[in-house]
Formats: sequence, C-alpha cells, structure tokens
Amino acid sequence: MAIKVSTSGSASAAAKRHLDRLVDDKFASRLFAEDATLWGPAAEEESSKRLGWTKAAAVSEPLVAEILALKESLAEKGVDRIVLCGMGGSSLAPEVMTRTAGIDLDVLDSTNPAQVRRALAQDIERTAIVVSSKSGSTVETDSQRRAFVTAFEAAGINPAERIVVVTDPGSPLEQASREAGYSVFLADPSVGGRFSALTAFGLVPAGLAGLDIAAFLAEAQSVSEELAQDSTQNPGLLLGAAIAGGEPIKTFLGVVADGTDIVGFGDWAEQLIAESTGKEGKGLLPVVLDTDAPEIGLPIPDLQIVRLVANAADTPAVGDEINVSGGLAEQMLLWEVAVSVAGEVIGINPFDQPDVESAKAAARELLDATPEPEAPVFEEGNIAVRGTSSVVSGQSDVLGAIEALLAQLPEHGYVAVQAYADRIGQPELAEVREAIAHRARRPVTFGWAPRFLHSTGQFHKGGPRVGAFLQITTNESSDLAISERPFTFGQLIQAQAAGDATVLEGHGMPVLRLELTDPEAGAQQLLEALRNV
Ligand SMILES: O=P(O)(O)OC[C@H]1O[C@H](O)[C@H](O)[C@@H](O)[C@@H]1O
Repeated sequence: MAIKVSTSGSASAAAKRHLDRLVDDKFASRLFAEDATLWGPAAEEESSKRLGWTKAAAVSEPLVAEILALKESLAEKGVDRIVLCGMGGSSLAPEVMTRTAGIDLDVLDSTNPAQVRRALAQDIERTAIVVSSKSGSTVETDSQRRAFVTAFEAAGINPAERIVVVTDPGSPLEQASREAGYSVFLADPSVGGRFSALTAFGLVPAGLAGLDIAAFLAEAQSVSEELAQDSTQNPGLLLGAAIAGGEPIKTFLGVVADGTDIVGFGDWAEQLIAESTGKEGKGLLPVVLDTDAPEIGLPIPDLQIVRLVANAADTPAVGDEINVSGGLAEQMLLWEVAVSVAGEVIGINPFDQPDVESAKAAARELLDATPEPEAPVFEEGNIAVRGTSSVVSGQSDVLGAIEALLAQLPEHGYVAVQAYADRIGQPELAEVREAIAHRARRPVTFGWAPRFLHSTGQFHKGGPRVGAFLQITTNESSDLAISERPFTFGQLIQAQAAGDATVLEGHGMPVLRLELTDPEAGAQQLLEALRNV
C-alpha cells in the first residue's frame, strides 16, 4: 500500500497557502533531522526532547525479538490473553493496531468499577497484563495494576510472572517494577506519548497480543523517505497544510471512516490532533463521524471533512473535502508529520499538553478533601441532574436541561458528550452523540471517560472556549477497592468527573451533569427522551 492524500475546493486552497513556504523552509527534511527550532523559540526546549518518533520505525527494530521471546515464554505458562492497562498515548495506538488486525487485546483504560471488574473477572489464569505509563505516575494506570495484583494473588498466581511494564527510564514505575520483579521494557524518552505508536508503547502490547510487529515497523519505514522530502508532493505537508491552513481556520475536523480497512482510527487520531494542537485558545478538534452523521449534511462552515478511503487515487476528494488512504502504520507516520506541520501553521507547540494537569489536580483535591456529594438540582426517573446554574436553574426535566445547555452554544461552538461509564457494558451510550447532533446542528464529540481526559481534554480546556459539555456519570451498583489507596474506583471516577467539570466551568463554559442512578435504566431513559421529540 502507499499513502495518498487528495484535497478539493477550500482544502486545496488551504494547502496552497502554505505548501511553497513549507518546501522553501525545508520543513520536512528538518523535521526528520530533529530540528527543534521549527516551532519557534518558546517551543524549542520541549521539541528538542520530543522528535525521536521520526526515526522510531528503525530504532524500534531490536525490540521485536525481545517481545516475541516474552510472548513465547508467556505462552509456555498458558497465557493467551493480554490486558493493557494504560491511558491516552499509552493505550490508544495498540488498540487501533490490534483492532485493525482483528487481534484480541483487552484495553482497560477506565476507572469505572464495573468496567474494571469485567476485566478482572475473565480468565485470570490465562491472563498477563501490560502496564504502560510513560511518566509512571498516572493514577488510573497505577490503580488498574493494583487491582490486577490483588486478583492474581487471590487466584494463587505470582503477579511478577504476569506483569509486563512499559515506561520511560528512571520513572517511579521503573524502580517499583524492578523491585517487584516485573518484566520491564524501557521506552524511548525522546518520543512523547501520543507519538509513541512505533515505540515500545505500541509494540509491546500489540506484539504480545499477536500482531506482526516486524511487518508493522517495515510498513512505516517504507514511507519515511517520502515524508521527509521537501516537496509539494509530500503527503504529510499537504495534509498538515490542508487541515490547518484555512482562513479562517476550520476548527473541527470530521474524521469519517469511508472504505478504509482501519478500525477505530479516529480514537487514536483524536489524541494526536486535539492534544497536540488544542492550546492557547487555538487548535483542531477531531469529530469522529459515521458516513451518515447529521453534521455531514448540515451547513457547518468551520467543519473540515476528512474521509479515510480505500484508495484516494481512485476516489479523489470532492466538495471541499480531503480523502486519505494508506495502511495503518503508514498513516500513523503520515498524521504525525501532518500534526507537526499543523502546529507550525497554527503557531503553537505541538509537543506539550499544558492544560491536562488542571483536571488531574482538581480530582486530587476532591479525593483529599472528600466533600459531601453535591445534591442534585432535581431528579427525573433514573437521572439525577446537576450542572452550571445558568443551565440547570429553573429546569425540572432532563430534556429541558439539555435544551438549556444547547441554547448556550456560541456561534462557533461544539458539544462534548463525556461518558464516565463502562464502555464495554454500555456501548449504547455512544448513541447520545447523534441524538444531540440532530438538535445542536453543530459538531458534537463523544468521549469515554476518563480516557478522553488524556486526549481531547486538552483541547476542551486549552482550545477556543466555545464548548458546551454534557457529562454522563453512572452510579454503579457495586464499587471496587484499590489496595493501599484511601479511595475506591467509584470515588476516583466521581472525583475525575467533578474535577473536570469544575475546571471547565472555571473557564466560563457550561456543563450539564447527568448521573444515571441506575446505569441501564438511566441510559434508556435518556435515549428515549432524546429520540422522542
Ligand atoms: O503514559 P502516561 O505517562 O501514563 O500518560 C498517559 C497520558 O496522560 C496524560 O494525561 C497526557 O496528557 C497524555 O498525553 C498521556 O498519554
């Protein structure tokens, strides 16, 4: 396969505006030579530590044999189920890599007690876990590891034989893992989490689960040269300039799987694009759309549609759209280049995430202070309602509160639906997105929480302050303790939701919080209310 990017109409004009300059500046060859000056002096220090991904496909090759050897030794112990514990950049790439190849990898990127229990309850005798964390200090990942240690011990299994860690050298997790006797893979510290697909973060879980990682690296390697060319034909320059070069910029990037073999690309692309660009009041927000999503037929001038097609040479883009094709490994490198270009065009540092910490701090504060839970403003059936006073005051039914939230959408606004729920047990909650999009007539994103906090969460707080937020939380019937921690999974996820809401409201944006007091009945009630009018 080869990569192909086709643009039309205003997307071609956006690209044209920047391509010659990017070629004259030798942006592509300097990027692959790891020139940290490309995003200006303020970004230089961070960029100088973050460009290793340009060579990751080659640098990671020696890892392959090591991963395959571990896979064999695990198989000898009867292990054929791999669970990945990790958030954001430490889980989204291996998830799309294995889904696309049709290989089973259980990704546990949640603190929802029902979802954690579900992962623990299955075939523990045949299970090994990969604990992936670059910083080695992410609370979700640490809590998931603790839950599995407890489960392994209860089943009479030595956790050291079943825990594989991927982390940066010198992280607190490295030290603790060595002491505990876990298998440790050290990742390349010169690659940031969301750019780490072709490093140990992508390769260890995907390889242990059964992906042909040697072929995957070779596929990425096959396009490196083309993407490093200082040429207007370079598909990475073209794509980056087309998505970021609009005047005015098209903030929303509708990512549509339309003929591609890749499964779940949007989930990975969301973090790469939103977390890299959404800062200083600017940025691009991916909106993952089906081919028949309401937004596609609506006149939304700041929505740029990008279709992932089978072959963009056979189906060129039409009507201001962009078509992209290529294998997954090729496209991962393509989009990493495109986002680096977009960062330059927008004028931000694509390698930091300055606003992610604020939600984490607010959650920590709530966990430390353990305040009395805030009383709902009202309850209707199985839904308890809270939120920004301008949204909920005077309301007495859920639909009215949703309408009040949407009424506060600014002209260039978007709605973010955030589900702090069990995504395996309650996939129907994702249907809320489309129902809201019909009403809002603006771009609507859907994120499972807490994972979106490590992805689009940066844009929500750091990008343009034009969001309206619909939080859905679930009151799970049974909670789960976290060993040697003063909080449970249930308390952790509630604090994460409340903490993020506080930060969003602090930025002057409206939040509506719906607590499903009975998760299943509440979800049905919400979907029916949204469909009925
Ligand atoms: O890999 P970790 O250090 O555990 O980090 C996981 C995620 O957490 C943070 O919130 C960052 O914003 C993400 O970019 C990162 O991918």
